[in-house]
Amino acid sequence: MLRRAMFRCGELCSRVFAVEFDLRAEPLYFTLSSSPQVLHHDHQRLFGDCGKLFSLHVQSENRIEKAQTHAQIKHKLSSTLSRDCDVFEASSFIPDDENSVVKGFFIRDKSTTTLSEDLLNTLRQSKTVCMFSYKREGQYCWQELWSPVSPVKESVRQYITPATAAKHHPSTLNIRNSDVFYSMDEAYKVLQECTDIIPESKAVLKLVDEQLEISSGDAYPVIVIEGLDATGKTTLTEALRESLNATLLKSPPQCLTSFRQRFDSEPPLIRRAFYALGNYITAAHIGKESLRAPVIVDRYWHSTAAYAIATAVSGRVENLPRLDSELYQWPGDLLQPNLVLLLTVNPEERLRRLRDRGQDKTVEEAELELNQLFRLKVEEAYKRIQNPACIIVDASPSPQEVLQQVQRLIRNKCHL
Ligand SMILES: Nc1ncnc2c1ncn2[C@@H]1O[C@H](COP(=O)(O)OP(=O)(O)OP(=O)(O)O)[C@@H](O)[C@H]1O
Ligand SMILES: Nc1ccn([C@H]2C[C@H](O)[C@@H](COP(=O)(O)O)O2)c(=O)n1
Repeated sequence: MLRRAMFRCGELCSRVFAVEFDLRAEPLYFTLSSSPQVLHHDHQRLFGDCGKLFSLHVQSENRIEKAQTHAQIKHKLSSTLSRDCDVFEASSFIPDDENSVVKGFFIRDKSTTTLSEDLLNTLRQSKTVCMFSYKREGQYCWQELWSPVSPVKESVRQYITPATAAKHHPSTLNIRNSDVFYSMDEAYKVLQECTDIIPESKAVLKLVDEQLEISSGDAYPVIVIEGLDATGKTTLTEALRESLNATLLKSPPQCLTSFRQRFDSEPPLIRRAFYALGNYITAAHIGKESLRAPVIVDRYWHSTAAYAIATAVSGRVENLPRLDSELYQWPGDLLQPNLVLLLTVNPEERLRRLRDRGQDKTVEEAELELNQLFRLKVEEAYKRIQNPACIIVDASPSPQEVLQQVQRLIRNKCHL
């Protein structure tokens, strides 16, 4: 059951706040207390600096509304605030308590304008947004509910109290059924909940309903090819189709192509549910086709889970769910392939292939730094997925050599 992630009356003091102040380091953790506490050096860097400090958190019992409001606020903050404003991802959570995370943002405004207050004032109209401001006095800093007009009473001051790192990074606590789905029903429910705001959801659910999975007993082998973009999946899967006389399938399947752009523009909850359902449609196709010939699949559940986890988890690779986490387990109701191969190439070679394909250089280079963190997390998440785990293939050699290497693996593992 989903626990309500809300700031209930009196609950603030049992919560930990985390601010992603520097994505390459641990978040800054703090709790609240009614007595003044001296700030640590790291906390001084955030709270002791000049500027106005605010945080805002999105809370609603309606998860679709919560996800959309969070995405809209993120967009507004990045498009409205000036360069003198730093915006950090922030969250509040109860340590190790699944689904306790309330996501939000921390704003440090060093400008002399009232732009951030004006924006907060607009956002305040939404009853799903809860705002705090931070005030300093010597070595102390306190948090209070933010209001642009009414003076805040001393008694509601909650002093910032440095806290130690949590055992599980907060961004891992809400992954189940928000970013990664472990049954078709859970993903299906998300799209059912958004049929009013996204009419295309109905058409997608209809396509899911029309699929009837056929059991793959006595079937030909099913081989999935996974990897980051430009690692050579298309090149290899097409060569395998030829050489093995196989059927080539993709996830998401072709019948979802026209909906993809629409769902890609939605927040992770909705977007990931869409891709999860795509896997179940592909599974039904695999069930049918594997009765006739070997099946090669270009991306499947490994991609869905690895990208979702890597996007949900902020910052460093160390923040990923632990190796033994249940989050890496294959869904019990999804057809399992016989073999999953993960194509890997070094970052320089991948970049060369992207460039040869004509991706815009400036955008690509500007994003390189951020992409590097993301790429590492996707690859690591791929490698941690279990039942079935993937076998890593070095895809740096020529297409012909990669094909031969993979053919050998298929012969050994699937006796084809
Ligand atoms: N083994 C290889 N050596 C050199 N270049 C390759 C190799 N395999 C593929 N390429 C080239 O790299 C580029 C990306 O390959 P491809 O489209 O097969 O990757 P992909 O993984 O399917 O990418 P995406 O997921 O983005 O669709 C293409 O220009 C392709 O010709
Ligand atoms: N089975 C799948 C396939 C794709 N995705 C998502 C993950 C990435 O965001 C993107 C990559 O697809 P590509 O651009 O290579 O077509 O699509 C997924 O979640 N599950």
